[in-house]
Amino acid sequence: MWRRVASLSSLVSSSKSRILNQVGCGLNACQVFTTRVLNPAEGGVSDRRRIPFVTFVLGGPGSGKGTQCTKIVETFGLTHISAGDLLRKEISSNSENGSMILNTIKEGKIVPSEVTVKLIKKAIETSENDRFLIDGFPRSEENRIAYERVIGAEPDIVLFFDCPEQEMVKRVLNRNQGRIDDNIDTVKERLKVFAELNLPVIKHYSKKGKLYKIDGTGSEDEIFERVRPVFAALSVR
Ligand SMILES: Nc1ncnc2c1ncn2[C@@H]1O[C@H](COP(=O)(O)OP(=O)(O)O)[C@@H](O)[C@H]1O
Ligand SMILES: Nc1ccn([C@H]2C[C@H](O)[C@@H](COP(=O)(O)OP(=O)(O)O)O2)c(=O)n1
Ligand SMILES: [Mg+2]
Repeated sequence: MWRRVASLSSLVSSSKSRILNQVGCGLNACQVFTTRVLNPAEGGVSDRRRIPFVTFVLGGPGSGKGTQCTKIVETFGLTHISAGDLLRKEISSNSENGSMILNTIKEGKIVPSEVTVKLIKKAIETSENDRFLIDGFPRSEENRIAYERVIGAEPDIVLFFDCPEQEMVKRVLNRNQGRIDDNIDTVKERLKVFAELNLPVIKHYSKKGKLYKIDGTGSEDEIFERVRPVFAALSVR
């Protein structure tokens, strides 16, 4: 789908340690985004359409992904794509996969990647923006591999909200959004699935130098002050 100029991912990842260590004096928008064009020589189109800047937002259930995404959107103008919200919309619109998705979510399991990646791809393609927060995805290596195959690119960066299990359970049980999966049995299963299937994805991106591990404890504002420098250094507004 999108092809990346060869130097781009190395530009972003090699800059990561600078971004972390020298917050506020890292890349500017120009450096990042003027390089992000399709390369006709590599089979891309010639209209210089930009490759999207993608941040995956990961963390266990209740770790604060959605809450922090809202703050990042307000401050830095990225578009929030929540995999869970897309799947819940499929349930409420009675789509052909609706009942399968509902049962999977109730059981605390992961919906097949084919379904989720298709929804994410559509959300990216129909957006006017070219900077995205993809929240709650990928939740497994299968998710990750399917995304990278279908979209043809890796994410630029990955945020991981690290939060103790006890705190995550407390938050989920107090979430009060009428979600079918916000109950003790489902959350226990979700924590198991997170450890078994999502932690390997987090490790993968850590090895690639793309991971920003954020302490997910404290108030929402305190956590956002840990997130802010990541995007401020990239000047992604
Ligand atoms: N730092 C925080 N301290 C206490 N409660 C929080 C905090 N961040 C989020 N919450 C609340 O915890 C619940 C889960 O947060 P949410 O952002 O939905 O997490 P996730 O998307 O990772 O499941 C929500 O009710 C939210 O309002
Ligand atoms: N990549 C994804 C994301 C969510 N799902 C399903 C399974 C998850 O338990 C539910 C809810 O996901 P959501 O990201 O909204 O959940 P939290 O915000 O972490 O509580 O959706 C999925 O199957 N695959
Ligand atoms: Mg969420």
